[in-house]
Amino acid sequence: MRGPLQGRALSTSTSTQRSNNSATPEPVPKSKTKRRRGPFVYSIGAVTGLTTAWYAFASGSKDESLNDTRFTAFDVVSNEPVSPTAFVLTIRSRDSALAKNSAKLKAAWEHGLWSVEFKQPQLQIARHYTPLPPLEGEDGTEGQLRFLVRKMQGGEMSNYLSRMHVGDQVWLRGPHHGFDIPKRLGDAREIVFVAGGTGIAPALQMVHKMLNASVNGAEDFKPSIRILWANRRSVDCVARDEFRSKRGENHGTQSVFLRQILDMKRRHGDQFIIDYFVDDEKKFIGIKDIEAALRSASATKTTWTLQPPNKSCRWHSDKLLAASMDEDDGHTPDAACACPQGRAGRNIVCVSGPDGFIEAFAGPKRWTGGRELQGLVQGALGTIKQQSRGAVDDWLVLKL
Ligand SMILES: Cc1cc2nc3c(=O)[nH]c(=O)nc-3n(C[C@H](O)[C@H](O)[C@H](O)COP(=O)(O)OP(=O)(O)OC[C@H]3O[C@@H](n4cnc5c(N)ncnc54)[C@H](O)[C@@H]3O)c2cc1C
Repeated sequence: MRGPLQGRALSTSTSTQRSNNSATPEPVPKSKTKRRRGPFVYSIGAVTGLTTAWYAFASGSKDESLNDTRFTAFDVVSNEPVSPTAFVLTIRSRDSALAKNSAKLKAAWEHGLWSVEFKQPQLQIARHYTPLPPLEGEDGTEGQLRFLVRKMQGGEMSNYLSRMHVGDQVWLRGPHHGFDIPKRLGDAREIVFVAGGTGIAPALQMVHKMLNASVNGAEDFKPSIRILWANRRSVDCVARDEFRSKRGENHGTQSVFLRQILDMKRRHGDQFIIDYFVDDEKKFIGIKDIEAALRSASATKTTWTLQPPNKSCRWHSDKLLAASMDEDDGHTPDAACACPQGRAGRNIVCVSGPDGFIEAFAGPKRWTGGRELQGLVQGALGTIKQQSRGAVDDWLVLKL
């Protein structure tokens, strides 16, 4: 079921996972594949023929590093349960590609939001997954990647990944850079995430990018990041008990994912807040919760007033955002801000999670000419924008 309005509350229950998946036979170049919603089946015969042809062609290639046209091999380092339905899969680059991969991963972490595709070789399908940030003490260039994966009932890729053991081989394509959050934030200071399930992964990427001085520069430039995190079951609310009881020092028995959230909280304090919502406990994210998050964020005032966004600004116009897709930001990294001179930028609300979740909170994305565009802001955030009479005009809504 999609996540409809339940009174003024929204359920996180959805039938499909996050959008933009591609079911892609190996030889199809990235530029020719559509990022698809939901499952898609290819003729196995056609796929086998094409795959054979591709391998014959590709066997001459020596570059085995991560790239966005061809799948490359990584080795599974660990597969650790986080809850009955979620696990953290850790993989590592092959030594032969380590130097090149390290440089590519460094660039991806510097960009901020990014994902890769995994391939299921028997079925020739591919799905996007979002790398969790490096742990404390790592700089992200060790060639290791970690993913929080939810095992979907009947889900082809997530169940395939859940069966991976140490030493197994997986195939990756990417990295795919998403929205350029620092550019879009500009001189604004607040980021709110409305995240469903594994949709917390991009939020943690933002914590890594925006709150780590070593990644982002000056201390006084750090924004606040508040995450409204919805899960179906209380067992998936990682770190909630620890935050409530202020426990969290016994790292020995904690999952790597729990440890990561606790470390982030310890390092970033009130600049990193998670509010938990659980279907099981009938605690859904409602319009009032989002309004409260936006209000409390706006209350931590900056000493400057933001200029109103120019309608033709590449980074800050709502209209131009509605007609673009997340990967576009990486194509024009040097485009100038066209807002009036002075302090310019927009606070940011990101909605990340399954399709139905995004639709309920921010409205559907829109397919046009093979591109999945952001579309207008609708759903709960559309209602808030309509009712607020300008009070949330400095917030830009991104659908991840
Ligand atoms: C940018 C991006 C990043 C993502 N990051 C992550 C991440 O970090 N972690 C994560 O876990 N997920 C992530 N996802 C979602 C992920 O890509 C997959 O969609 C998810 O793992 C489910 O894939 P699957 O192959 O297991 O399920 P699928 O086989 O695609 O099935 C999905 C659901 O649909 C149902 N279904 C299957 N076939 C049908 C059918 N014919 N008709 C109706 N329903 C059907 C299944 O039972 C299942 O519940 C991300 C998605 C995107 C777009």
